[in-house]
Amino acid sequence: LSSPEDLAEEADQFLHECYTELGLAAELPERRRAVAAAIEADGTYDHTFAELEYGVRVAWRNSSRCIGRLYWRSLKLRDRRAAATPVRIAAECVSHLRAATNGGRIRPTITVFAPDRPGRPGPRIHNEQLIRYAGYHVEDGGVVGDPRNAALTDAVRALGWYGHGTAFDVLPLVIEAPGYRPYVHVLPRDCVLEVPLSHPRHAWFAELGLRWHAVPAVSDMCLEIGGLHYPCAPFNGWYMGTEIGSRNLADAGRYDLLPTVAANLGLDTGSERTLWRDRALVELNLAVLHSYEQAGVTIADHHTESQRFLKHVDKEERAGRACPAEWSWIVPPLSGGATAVFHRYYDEDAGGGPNFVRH
Ligand code: HEM
Ligand SMILES: N=C(Nc1cccc(CNC[C@@H]2CCCN2)c1)c1cccs1
Repeated sequence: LSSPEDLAEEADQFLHECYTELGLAAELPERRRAVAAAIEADGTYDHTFAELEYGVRVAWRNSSRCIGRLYWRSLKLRDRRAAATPVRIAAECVSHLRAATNGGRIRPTITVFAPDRPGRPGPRIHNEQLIRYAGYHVEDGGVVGDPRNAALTDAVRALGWYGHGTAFDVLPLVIEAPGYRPYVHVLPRDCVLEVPLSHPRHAWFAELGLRWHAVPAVSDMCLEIGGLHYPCAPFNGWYMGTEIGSRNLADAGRYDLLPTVAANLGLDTGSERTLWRDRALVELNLAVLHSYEQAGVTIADHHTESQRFLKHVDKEERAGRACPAEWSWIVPPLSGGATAVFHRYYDEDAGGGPNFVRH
């Protein structure tokens, strides 16, 4: 929560940018007075739907680590600021997943719940994404499933949740709202679309029994607009294949599958110089792209997404805006130098305004 002085300043700055960019400057003087009066009286104010819709789209546009920003104008807002109980919030997260999944034709969507108010923080979702796989500690010290989610898995088991013990058990949502105990909500299977992974040329790949979920939906970031903080604002896009093929399934601290894929490819893993890791990565990424396409689920390859991003940078400059970007996040984690985004610098600083901030 911003201090009253900062809030008034940030609110005023936001209103000016919002009404100017939307061509509603005539309404600005009256709106500024009303917001200043609300902050004076209550220490806070309410965004109109139009202000919130503009705010979430610009927050995406300002996300300097995001390669997918070309379509920032098409973000769909689900305004659920009135949903204040964990049960209602859980139900809205389920309907968010259904609406965003859209049978595989994924729609970039954000659901905004109540903001922090003086003396009453907004609700929070403890999961880093709406869909995450459990990570179970096992005797030999290893983890079955996604080690990244082992702590959350321990926490929900302590709250009485049971999983099947497989490597791809979908975790329940853990929702915290002021005045309520943490609420554990199991996601209905029909709102979690998954893709079984196979390879276009290697039949053994399907036998590995790998899968991943269709929709990436980040739920652990705080949306900041005009001095208001929305701590619960889950948003989804579609995956870029490298996120799954080069990080989630490949990282040593995640599913660590490069040795398995390399062995099945018959590669010599005895020396780094055989580039067995690199060859395993390409086949794993190829399997991901192939499987999502087979399943009719939207996914982006890192070459196409890089080209789209550079088109976005160009459009922003022609609109008279600097596009903030962090090279180390924008350049994909596979074949960086072979993608268009590698071969240039970026301006890292987002000049204030709406943004997503990690808690
Ligand atoms: C539509 C397709 C989209 C694609 C392909 C895409 C792609 C990506 C990728 C690959 C990353 C880096 C993630 C990582 O390495 O962990 C990223 C980061 C990010 N994206 Fe996008 N994105 C898309 C849509 C969106 C939308 C709709 C929003 C919000 C409304 C968004 C907000 C962000 C933010 C805030 C980050 C930085 C996350 C952090 O700091 O941890 N993106 N995006
Ligand atoms: N494609 C996506 N990927 C994405 C975007 C933002 C954040 C994340 C999760 N980042 C956390 C991971 C885990 C380690 C390093 N990055 C994924 C999207 C998620 C939500 C909208 S688009």
